[in-house]
Amino acid sequence: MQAKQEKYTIFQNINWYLKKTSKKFPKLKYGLLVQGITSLSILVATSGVPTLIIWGLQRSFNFSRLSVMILSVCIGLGCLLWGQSVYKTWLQWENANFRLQLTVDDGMGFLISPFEESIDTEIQKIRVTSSKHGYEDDDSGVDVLWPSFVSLGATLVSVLVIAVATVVIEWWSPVVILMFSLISARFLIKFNDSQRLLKASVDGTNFYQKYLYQEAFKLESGKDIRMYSLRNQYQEKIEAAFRQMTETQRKINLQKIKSIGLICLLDTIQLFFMYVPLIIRVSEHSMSLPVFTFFLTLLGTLSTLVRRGATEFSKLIMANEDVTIGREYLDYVDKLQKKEKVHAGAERINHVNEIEFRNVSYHYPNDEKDIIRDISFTIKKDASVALVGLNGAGKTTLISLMMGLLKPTAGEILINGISSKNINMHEYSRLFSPIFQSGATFADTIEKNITFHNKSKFSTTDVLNVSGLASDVMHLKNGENTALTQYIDDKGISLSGGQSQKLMMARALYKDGQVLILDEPTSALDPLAESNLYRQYHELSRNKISIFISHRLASTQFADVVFFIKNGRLVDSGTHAALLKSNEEYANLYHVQSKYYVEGDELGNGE
Ligand SMILES: Nc1ncnc2c1ncn2[C@@H]1O[C@H](COP(=O)(O)OP(=O)(O)OP(=O)(O)O)[C@@H](O)[C@H]1O
Repeated sequence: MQAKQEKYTIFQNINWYLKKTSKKFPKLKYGLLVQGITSLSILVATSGVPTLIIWGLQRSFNFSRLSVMILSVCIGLGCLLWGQSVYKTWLQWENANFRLQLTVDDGMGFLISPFEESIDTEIQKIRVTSSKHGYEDDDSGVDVLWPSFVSLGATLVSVLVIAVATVVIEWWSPVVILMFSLISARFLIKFNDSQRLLKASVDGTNFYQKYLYQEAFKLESGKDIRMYSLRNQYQEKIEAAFRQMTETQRKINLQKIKSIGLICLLDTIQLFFMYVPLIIRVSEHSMSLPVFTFFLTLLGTLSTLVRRGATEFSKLIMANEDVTIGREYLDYVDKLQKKEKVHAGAERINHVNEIEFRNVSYHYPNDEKDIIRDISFTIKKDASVALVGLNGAGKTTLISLMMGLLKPTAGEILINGISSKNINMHEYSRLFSPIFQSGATFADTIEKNITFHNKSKFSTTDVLNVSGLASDVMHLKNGENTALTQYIDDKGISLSGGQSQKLMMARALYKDGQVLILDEPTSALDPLAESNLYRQYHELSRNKISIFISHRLASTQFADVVFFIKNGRLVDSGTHAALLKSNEEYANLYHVQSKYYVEGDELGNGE
C-alpha cells in the first residue's frame, strides 16, 4: 500500500467520482446541468416578480391582466421550486446509494486482499480512517463532494449573471458584496483547515473505539471479561475515548459559533455599504423606483447566493480533503481488483508433485524480526511430514507461508518447480485442505459449513463419518440442516471445542485438496476421537502430501519425516526413530512427554 497519501485536487476527485458513478449511477452526471438550468430559471422568475408588479403599477396596467400575469409567473416559479426540490432529493438519494456502494467495495477489499493485510494494523488503520472520512458518514466525504460541487457550480452561474446585470446599473454595490464575500470565503477556508486538523486528531481514538466494539466485545471475549473483572477497565477505556470525541466535537462547535459570529459581522458591514449609496440615489431621483426595486431584489439575491457559494465552497474543500483520505483505501481496492484480473491468467496447477522452500525467510508486517529464517526443504508427492517445535518456534507461520496466506520476505516457494508468485492465487488455495487450530464456524447450516456450496467427490455423510461427527449430527432434529450459532437463527446450535475440530476436519476432507494440512488437529479431541484420527491418518492422507503439526510427539511416528523447528530455523529432519537416536533435544522433548504416561501407568499398576 502507498506509504504517503496522494493529494488530489477538487477536479481530480470529481473526475474520479464521475468515473466511479458512470456504470451504476450514470444519471448523477447530469446534476450540474439540471441544477444550473433550474437555478437560473428560478433566479429570473424571483427577481422578475417584484419588478413586474412595480412596473405594472406605474403604468396603471389593467388590474385583472396584471394579476393573471403575476399569478402565471408565481405558478411557474412554484413549479420550478417544486421541481428543483424533487430533483435535489433524488440527487441526494442516488448519491447516498453510491456512498453505500463504496462501503460494499470497502468490504470487498477486505475479502480480496491478501491475508497478510488483515493482520497488518497499519492497513487496518488506513481502512478505518478512509471509511470514516470518505464514505461511512452521511455528512462528509463522498456524501458532500458532488452535491456541493453541483450546488456551487449552479450558484456561480447565477452569481455571474446577476453580477453582470447589476454592474450595468450600478457598479458599487455588487463590488462591495463580492469583496466581502471573498473575505468570508478566505476566512471559511482557514476555518476548514482547523476543523480538518481537529477531526484528524481523533482518528486514532476512532480506530481504538472501533476495536473496542468489534474485537474486544466479541462473544469469545465475554467469559474473560467477566471472570477477570475487566468491566471497569473497559468502561474507563470507552469513557476516555468518548470524552476525547466529545471534547473535539465541543471544540469544533465552538469554532463554528465563532466563525458564524464573524461572518454575521462582515454581513452587517456589507449591508451598510451596499444599501446607503442606493438610498441616496433614489432620494436624489437619479434612480427610478422600478429600477431600484429590481436592483434591490437582485442585490439581495446576489448577497444570499454569494454567501451560499462561499459555504458550498468551504464544504467542497472539506469534502475534497475527506474524499482524498477515503481514496487511500478505495484506490488500493481498485488496484487489488486489477491485480486479481491480471492474476487470473497466471499459471495453474492441477497436481502437486513437489513443494520446495528455497531459502525462505519471513517477518510479519510492522515487525522487522525474522520469524522464519532461511529455511530450505523439498517435500515430494505422497509424503507425510510432521512439524515439531516449541511454542512460538514458527510452525504455524511456516504452514501459512506454504498455503500462500503469507508471502516470503526473502527466498521462494515453488510448487512443481514453479514459483508461487507465478501461480494463480485462487487456484493455489484450492490445492490445500487445512484444518486450522481454531477454524471459523459461519452462521449457516452444518452442511453449508462443510461444502460452502462447492462440489466434491465426497458426500457430506462420508466426511461426517470419517471425522467422527456423524453420530452427533444424527441426533439433531434437522440433521445436517441444523444452523450453527444463534446469530441468524435462534434455533441454531453451538458446537463444543472437539465438535468444532471435527467439523473443520470434515470441511477439509470434503474440499479434498492435494495437500492436507493439520495444525494441532487433536488438541480438543477426546482420546477416542484422537485414536480414531490416528487410525485413519494413512487413509486420509493417501495420494496427498500431508503436513501435521502436533505437540504430542508420539503422533510423529505416523509421519514419513519429522521437521524439527527451532527459533524459525529447520534444525533437523528425519524419521521419528532416527531423530530419537541422533537429536538429543528432540529425544529430550519426547521423553519429557512420554514420562508422564509411563509414570502414570506405573502409578496405576501399583495401586
Ligand atoms: N500476526 C503476527 N504478527 C506478529 N508476530 C506474530 C504474528 N503471529 C505470530 N507471530 C509471532 O511469530 C512467532 C511464531 O508464531 P507461530 O504461531 O508460527 O508459532 P508456532 O510454532 O505455531 O507456536 P505454537 O506451537 O504455540 O502454536 C511467535 O513469536 C509469534 O509471536
